[in-house]
Amino acid sequence: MEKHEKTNKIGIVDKWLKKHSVAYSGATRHPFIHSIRHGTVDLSSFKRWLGQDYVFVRASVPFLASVLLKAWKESDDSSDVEVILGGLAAFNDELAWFKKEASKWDVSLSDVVPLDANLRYCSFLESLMSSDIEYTVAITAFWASETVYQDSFAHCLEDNSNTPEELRETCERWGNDGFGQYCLSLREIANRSLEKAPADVVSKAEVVFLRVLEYEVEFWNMSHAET
Ligand SMILES: Cc1ncc(CN)c(N)n1
Repeated sequence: MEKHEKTNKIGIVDKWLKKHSVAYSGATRHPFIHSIRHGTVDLSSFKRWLGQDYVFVRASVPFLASVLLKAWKESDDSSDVEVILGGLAAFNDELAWFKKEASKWDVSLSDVVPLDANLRYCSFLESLMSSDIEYTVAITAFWASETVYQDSFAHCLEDNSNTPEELRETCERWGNDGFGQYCLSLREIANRSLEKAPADVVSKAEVVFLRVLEYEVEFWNMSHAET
């Protein structure tokens, strides 16, 4: 099958995006994202998000390494490993970027105390690292988490947005076209893997997709947390 045919085919995750559009919009059109897009964001909220996200991305590295291992063992397409390896390289760049951005905003990353919602999301990722979790389920979770960030920050870069100049670089990190293409590659991998999976694994992946959306909402909520 040609590559473009694969891209245009409506896959299982595309159906879920329709079926769960309210939950998906809740995660990608959160008030924190709206406040960036409208230029009304409270900078203390932004700084809180920045510190918390640094902790989260660090915790995502072993999770993604576990997905890489599962792809190596379970995937029938060797290009999956390359896409996931690209994701690990992106995490490496992200961590360097967080350090630079934190110093710009006077946020001390070594003093960040992970808040409960962050700890819960990190534990969830850790639970997905178990060898009992199928590659299909793990890659679906990873696709969902990357896509929420891509969609949210791309929204802040649309023509009619009023995103403050000093926050554009943050939005471009996840909202740029290259990251969008990478998310599409993850979507293709998830769709292909789900297509071949037994029904119970597909159901498990759908539940995990919805859990990711919930964790993402709670993560954004932390930006205006008092503690
Ligand atoms: C909470 C969260 N979710 C997703 C991403 C994108 N890697 C992130 N940096 N932080």
